[in-house]
Amino acid sequence: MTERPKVIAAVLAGGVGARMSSPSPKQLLPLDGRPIIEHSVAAFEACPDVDEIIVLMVDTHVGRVEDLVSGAGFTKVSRVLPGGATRTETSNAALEAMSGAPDGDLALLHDAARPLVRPATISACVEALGEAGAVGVAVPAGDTVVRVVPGGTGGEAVADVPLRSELRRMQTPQGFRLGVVRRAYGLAMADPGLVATDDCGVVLRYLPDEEVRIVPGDESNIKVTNPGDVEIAETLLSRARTRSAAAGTV
Ligand SMILES: Nc1ccn([C@@H]2O[C@H](COP(=O)(O)OP(=O)(O)OP(=O)(O)O)[C@@H](O)[C@H]2O)c(=O)n1
Ligand SMILES: C[C@](O)(CO)[C@H](O)COP(=O)(O)O
Repeated sequence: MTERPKVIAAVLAGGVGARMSSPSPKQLLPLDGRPIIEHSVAAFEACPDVDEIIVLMVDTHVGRVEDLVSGAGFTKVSRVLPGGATRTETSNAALEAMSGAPDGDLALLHDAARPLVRPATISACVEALGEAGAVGVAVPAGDTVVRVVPGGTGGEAVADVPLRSELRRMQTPQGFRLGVVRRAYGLAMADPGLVATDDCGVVLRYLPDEEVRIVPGDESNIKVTNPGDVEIAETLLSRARTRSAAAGTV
């Protein structure tokens, strides 16, 4: 019998939350009485497909998160490590922290700022990695999305309107066979022109022959980014609870 690959999740919490303008990193803000990051880690702790969790936190708050992890009784969290200066550097630090794992193991990279991720979505990523080397959770674009260029009066003008039916909004988790994402990040980190806003994009750019598979996400898996998003997350959380209670799953 072949052993199943180990699944290691990294919760990326190295950001300071500049757009949120809060005095502490936004992943420490309370959501339903618990820090946002605790919800994110709890989803991976609850997912039966995840074996180990590594948390990458802003270096000044590593100790705070270590306390939070022991207080919450998370048993899968092996380490809380400092993140990098950018999200991409934090992802790279997560991959370095997995350096002892073989190429066939699986890595899941998740924004700590997406506290409403469901364990079922995490499992769907793991399942898709049985067929593809890279997978990302995404939802259809609801609005028309346009590409812009500088406009006449210092503003912007529409350059083109990509076909909306072909557009998706990427979320996290994004999952990878370790050998694939290691190769992609090896090339990316050596590229002085590196620009990346997500990890699937890094694989697509540096390993263009690698299929990056889409796993359907859900609209409630929002990224807490701007002031007001915590209130939206509270509403979505309470709606999900009401639904689960009505379905008898809570
Ligand atoms: N150096 C960084 C920057 C971001 N992130 C993480 O990547 C996720 C998505 O990033 P974003 O929403 O941009 O978070 P911040 O960088 O904190 O926000 P801002 O850009 O407003 O400063 C978050 O969980 C954030 O903590 C990270 O691990 N390391
Ligand atoms: C990875 C991501 O959440 C996919 O939508 C997003 O690109 C992160 O962007 P941010 O500027 O670091 O929030």
